[in-house]
Amino acid sequence: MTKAAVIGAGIGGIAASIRLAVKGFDVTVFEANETFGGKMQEFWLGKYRFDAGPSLFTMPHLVDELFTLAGRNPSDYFTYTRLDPITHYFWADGSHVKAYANGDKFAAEVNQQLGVPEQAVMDALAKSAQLYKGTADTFLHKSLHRLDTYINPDVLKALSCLSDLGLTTTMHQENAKQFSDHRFVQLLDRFATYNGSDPYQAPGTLNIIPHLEHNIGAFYPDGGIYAIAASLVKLAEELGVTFKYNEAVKQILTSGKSVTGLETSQAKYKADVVVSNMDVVPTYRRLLPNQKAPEKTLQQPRSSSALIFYWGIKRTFPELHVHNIFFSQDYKTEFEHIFKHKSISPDPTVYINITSKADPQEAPAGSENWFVMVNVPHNQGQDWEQLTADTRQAVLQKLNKMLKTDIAPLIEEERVLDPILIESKTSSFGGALYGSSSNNRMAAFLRHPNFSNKLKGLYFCGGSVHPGGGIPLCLLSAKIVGELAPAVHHVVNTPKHA
Ligand SMILES: Cc1cc2nc3c(=O)[nH]c(=O)nc-3n(C[C@H](O)[C@H](O)[C@H](O)COP(=O)(O)OP(=O)(O)OC[C@H]3O[C@@H](n4cnc5c(N)ncnc54)[C@H](O)[C@@H]3O)c2cc1C
Repeated sequence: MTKAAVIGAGIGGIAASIRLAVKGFDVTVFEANETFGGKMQEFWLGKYRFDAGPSLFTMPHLVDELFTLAGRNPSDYFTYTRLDPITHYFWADGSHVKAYANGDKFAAEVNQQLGVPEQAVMDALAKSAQLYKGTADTFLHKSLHRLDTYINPDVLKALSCLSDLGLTTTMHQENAKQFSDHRFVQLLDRFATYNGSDPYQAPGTLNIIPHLEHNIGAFYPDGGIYAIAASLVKLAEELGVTFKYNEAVKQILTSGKSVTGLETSQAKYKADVVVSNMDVVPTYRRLLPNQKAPEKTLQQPRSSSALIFYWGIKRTFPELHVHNIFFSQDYKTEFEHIFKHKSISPDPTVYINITSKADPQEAPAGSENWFVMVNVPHNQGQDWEQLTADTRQAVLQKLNKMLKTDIAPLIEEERVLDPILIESKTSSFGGALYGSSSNNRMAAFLRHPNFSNKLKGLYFCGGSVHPGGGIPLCLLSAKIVGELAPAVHHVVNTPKHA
């Protein structure tokens, strides 16, 4: 049987293993850690359950698609509920907005709370949908790095809205052009952080992101985000995929211009196809030391990382929901701290995810599991101990004021995750959450392709390569790999007497 080896059991690697198994490959996934999931881990602190990494789940059909592809009924493995409201937004001036799932209701709320005309909100959501529909087939669903992508009717669709693509303006410029209320602009600008970018630098094209959350929806998986990885590993194993844990890959083996397999901490394995779900920078630096690395691609600026405080809070806050945002007062300065000064603003925007709002069993009665996150630069040798201590203080001060409660005495469990830990746990270069940032208009084209144009049989998936980071894009990267990988021709044993 034709063998495929996948390096890493992050969500992209798991999805790629399923697609290759369905295609007929004999697939083995090698994972350095003791379990699957990569950034998508879960843990308990006392009686509080936490998803360690991703918290927002959009485009669930991309998960369902994997079960359907394998001839299974998705709901036998994985179920989820649409969130409504999606997010509670809070500003220092005391205003707040509930982002309802229904567009009309959301527009009415924005009008009531911020005075923004309802029709303008609806128009912004419609424009986001139009941008998505015009561009997704070209920019997200296919390799951007193959000629046949461009000889395709979908490209004509993308070209027809080229003037509206926002490639020459920033997200912020586009949003500020449409709205005068700085709070609503901030709400829309925030979507740049969904791929670790800066709205003051990222192209207006990224204004497709609100469509995913507001028009398609935000969802909570039963069992938490971790259930996505767990249910897909169950499927992969049923399809015959082998997972080898605690087995880090040390080198990708090659002969001439083809891959021949890989070498792990324990043995050498032959493979016709190798898929790296490891961050593309260490894939070249550590696993392919004798190959010429694509320096321009590897040196693209990294996306932001995260500083997270997981807090078990012994009280409930009825004014909070699953996703909550407490905005900074000066968004531009906050992003300058992250991307220019490589530091953290003393007044950071604070995101709190509380999954016990969706599933009360995830915290003790009368308590809540707070995942408190601040966007920070990737690790470039900063003093994280000091930055963490300062930021913890700033976050507490901000929440005390905006929630009119002294938070520190309510924290009965605590753990911290910083960029150094993210890097050491997953090999993501600098602990960046989404590979390279999208802080320039060519960023989409400068991401590493999903295949190697130097080594036959070598493919790439996951957040550091095309089309980008975040659960949906990692799943799409695996889909592209599945489509690019060669067809498997099995030798059919015909009965002797036939
Ligand atoms: C704090 C945080 C918050 C986030 N929030 C969101 C969110 O709300 N919504 C969203 O959609 N996304 C979010 N993301 C991003 C999302 O989690 C990632 O884009 C996605 O999970 C990355 O998946 P991946 O396939 O790239 O693999 P990764 O998760 O990066 O996993 C790679 C795997 O490869 C393994 N590996 C590395 N090197 C080797 C080797 N040499 N040999 C064997 N195995 C190796 C690693 O151990 C790891 O398990 C967040 C991420 C973090 C960290």
